[in-house]
Amino acid sequence: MTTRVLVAYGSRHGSTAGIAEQIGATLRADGCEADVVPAGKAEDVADYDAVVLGGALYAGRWHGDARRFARRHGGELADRPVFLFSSGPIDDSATRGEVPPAPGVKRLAARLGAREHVTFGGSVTTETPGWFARQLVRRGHGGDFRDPERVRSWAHHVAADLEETESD
Ligand SMILES: Cc1cc2nc3c(=O)[nH]c(=O)nc-3n(C[C@H](O)[C@H](O)[C@H](O)COP(=O)(O)O)c2cc1C
Repeated sequence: MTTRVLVAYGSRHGSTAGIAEQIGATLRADGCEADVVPAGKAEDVADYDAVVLGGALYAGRWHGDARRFARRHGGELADRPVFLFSSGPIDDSATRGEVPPAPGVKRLAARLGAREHVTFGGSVTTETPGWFARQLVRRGHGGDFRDPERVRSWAHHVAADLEETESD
């Protein structure tokens, strides 16, 4: 039977949405059915065999939509395989090694019994609105630090893990 995966994400400026779309596309290429949905709009968790939940990091916390989704669906999430990702660092730290989850995300991962958490680099560019983003870019610290190869490789790994679960 095809594994149905919900990929839900909390994103303010779209870069985390881009990561979620890439995860969805990779899962589909690996034979899963994957729906990629903003966490604020995702409702029917019970329809899925597994969930990938991701949040953009703002001031050391996940975007509110991702946090609220986890709260709202805590029971259903605890009942199925859950994989978490954060997107944030505006440098290459997430490509060089494992960036541990923010404390709130770590607690959430424990509460949900998440199988994994991974941090991907984030993006702040001249297109990103807001004072903080403008300052960052002006000082030469902006950039798109998402790493498509790393995202793809993690999504392949999730698909393989789910396939193994299915065959148990
Ligand atoms: C105001 C602001 C605060 C941020 N705080 C953090 C943070 O605490 N930790 C982190 O790793 N990245 C932080 N970032 C970087 C964002 O997580 C990054 O830009 C991410 O790609 C945003 O995702 P989005 O485009 O989906 O909203 C911050 C960015 C902004 C603009």
